Amino acid sequence: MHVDLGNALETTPGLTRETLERLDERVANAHGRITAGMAGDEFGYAALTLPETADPDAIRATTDRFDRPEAVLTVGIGGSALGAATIANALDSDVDAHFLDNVDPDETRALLDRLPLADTVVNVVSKSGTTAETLANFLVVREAMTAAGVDWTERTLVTTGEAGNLRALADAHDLPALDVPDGVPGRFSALSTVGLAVPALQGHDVEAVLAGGRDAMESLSGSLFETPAYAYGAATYALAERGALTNAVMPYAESLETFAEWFAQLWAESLGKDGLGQTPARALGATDQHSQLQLYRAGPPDKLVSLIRPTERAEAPIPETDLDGLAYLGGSSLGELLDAEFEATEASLAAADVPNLRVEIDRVDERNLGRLLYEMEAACVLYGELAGVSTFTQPAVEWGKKAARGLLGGGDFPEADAVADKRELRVDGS
Ligand SMILES: O=P(O)(O)OC[C@H]1O[C@H](O)[C@H](O)[C@@H](O)[C@@H]1O
Repeated sequence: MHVDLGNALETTPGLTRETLERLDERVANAHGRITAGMAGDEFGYAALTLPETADPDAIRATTDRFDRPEAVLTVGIGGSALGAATIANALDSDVDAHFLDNVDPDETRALLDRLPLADTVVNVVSKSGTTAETLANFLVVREAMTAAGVDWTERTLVTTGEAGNLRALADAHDLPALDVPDGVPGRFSALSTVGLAVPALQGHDVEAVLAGGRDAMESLSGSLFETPAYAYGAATYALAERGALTNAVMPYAESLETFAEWFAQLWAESLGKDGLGQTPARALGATDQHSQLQLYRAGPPDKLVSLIRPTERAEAPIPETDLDGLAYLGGSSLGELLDAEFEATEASLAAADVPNLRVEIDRVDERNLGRLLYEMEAACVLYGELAGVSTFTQPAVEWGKKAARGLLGGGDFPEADAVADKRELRVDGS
C-alpha cells in the first residue's frame, strides 16, 4: 500500500515533520522488537510470519476434497470470520460466500431457507472450539442439513485448534479439518487456514494472497519513512496521543466495505486497553459523504479519517446526456466520479484542519489484498508497541464471553454474577 501523511501535518490534532522524525527513533526500536518476536515465533508476532509459514498446498488439498460447490457457508465469529469475509467480499466468484457470525434467529432461519444445502460447503471455524455462538449456529445448520436429506458429514469442513469440541467432532466423524496456526490470535489469522479456506473453495488464487503478504513482510524496515505499514501505524498512534481518539476508516470501493469491519476488530480488540486505544468507525465512500462526513468535518476535533482506495478500477462509462445541467458527467466514468469524490473529501477535510491519511492500493486483487491485510496488521502491531499495550490479548472480550456462558449454564463463571448487579432506571412505554 501507499500512505500519504501530508494531510495530517499542521491539522487539529496534527503532526509535524519534526514529530515524525523524533518518532522514527522509537519506530526503529519497535521494529527491532517486532522482528525479534517474529524470529522467536512468539505469541502474536508469529502472525507476521504467516506469509512464509502458511501452507497453501495443505489448504488446497483439504478444500479440493469438495467438488466446486454452489455456496460456502462459514460459521464463525470475529477473527474466525472477518478475514475470510474480507477476501470473499472483495473478489468476484461464482461460488457464493455466506457468513453466519451472529445468532439472530431470523437471519439464521432465512439464510438456511434460501441456501442450496445439498450444494453448500459448511465451513465451521473456531480457534478455541468453544465459542457459544459458533457452536450453537453449527448445531442449527447441521440439523437443517439433516432435515433437507443432506449428509452433513460429507459437506462440512472444520478449522480449529488442537483440542476442544470442534476438534473432537472432526475426529469423531472423520471430517476434513484444517489447523488454526499456533500463536496467532484470531484477528491476525486472515493469512492462514482461517482466512484462506473460503477463497480456496471459491477458486481464488490463495498463493497470490500469500505472495502479497510476503511482499509486505519483506518491505518492513526500521523507518516509518520507508515502510508504509509503519507510516500508518506511527501516524495513527501519534494522532491518538494528540487527541484523535476515533479513526474513521472510509474505503472508496464497495469491495472493501468488509475490510473496514475487519480493520475495526483488529484495531479495537488489539489496542483498546489500559484506558488507551482509538475507536474505529466504519464509513464507505462516496455513500457516507452524504451522511457521516458532516460530523467528521465539523464535529469535535477528536478524530482522523483514513481514506482508502484502489488506484485502478473497472471501466464504467457514464453515457452522454443532452440535459444541460448534467453535461459535465457525460464522457466521464463512474470510477472517475468516485475518484473525484475521494479527492474532494480529502480536500474538504484538510481545509477544515481535520487530519486525514490517504491509503492507496494498486487494485483489488488477491495479491494486493494480501498485502493490505498484512500491512494493516503490521501497522497495528507497531501502534501497540509504541503505546505499550499488550496487542495480542483481549481480556475484556473474554470477560463477556465467560459471563454469557455462565448465564447459559455452561459453567461456573463468577463474571455471570455481575448480571445481578446491574443498575436499573427504566422508562417504560405504554
Ligand atoms: O475462533 P474462536 O475461538 O471461536 O473465537 C472467535 C472470536 O472470539 C472472541 O470474541 C475473541 O475475542 C475474538 O478475537 C475471536 O476471533
